[in-house]
Amino acid sequence: MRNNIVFIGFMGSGKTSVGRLVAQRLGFQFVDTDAVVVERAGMQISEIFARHGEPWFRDHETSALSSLSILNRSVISTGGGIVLRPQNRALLQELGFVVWLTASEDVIFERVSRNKKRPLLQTADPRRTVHELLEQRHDLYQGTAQFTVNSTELSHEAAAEAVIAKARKAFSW
Ligand SMILES: Nc1ncnc2c1ncn2[C@@H]1O[C@H](COP(=O)(O)OP(=O)(O)O)[C@@H](O)[C@H]1O
Ligand SMILES: O=C(O)C1=C[C@@H](OP(=O)(O)O)[C@@H](O)[C@H](O)C1
Ligand SMILES: [Mg+2]
Repeated sequence: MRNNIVFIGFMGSGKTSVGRLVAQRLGFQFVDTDAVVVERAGMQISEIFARHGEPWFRDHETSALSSLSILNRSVISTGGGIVLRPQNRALLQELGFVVWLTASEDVIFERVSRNKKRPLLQTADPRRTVHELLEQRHDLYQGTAQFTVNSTELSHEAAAEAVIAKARKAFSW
């Protein structure tokens, strides 16, 4: 298995913040597919969705993910919808040890309500949207990941440590 840790999971599960922490603690490079798309597009995610729509974003997300296949000793965090495409799911598994970061629906909603940076949740009833998207995606996260960390009652640091402990075993570090 490639020496990378890959984070998947719903918006607000902590992929970006916990992923960065895991990378710092291991001395690994940190890459977030959203950041790659933003950098290449020269636009924030909300602007990409507003100007080009979700399919355009998804194409660029897949191309960002494909470009990471050269990485080693890296932590790769992804956007919550990356598991929607079968091609992406295969790429994720080839990249390394895939961790599904989860949290309860209430905690996810509280975390994503802190800002308006997630275009898919700018709906009339975002609480319901979270519920519906979670239902649609649950089995995809479960089927793609090798390990799950539920961060509902964990600090960033505790979630990072749980992932590192499991990765050490998986890689025999
Ligand atoms: N374990 C945690 N405890 C408390 N807050 C968290 C935790 N994980 C993430 N958060 C917070 O939730 C918000 C979303 O986290 P982020 O890392 O951007 O998630 P994602 O990349 O999965 O959407 C941020 O404000 C972050 O600080
Ligand atoms: O779940 C999704 O479809 C999305 C999640 C976001 O990333 P985070 O999961 O890091 O918020 C970002 O890729 C975009 O807004 C779409
Ligand atoms: Mg993120």
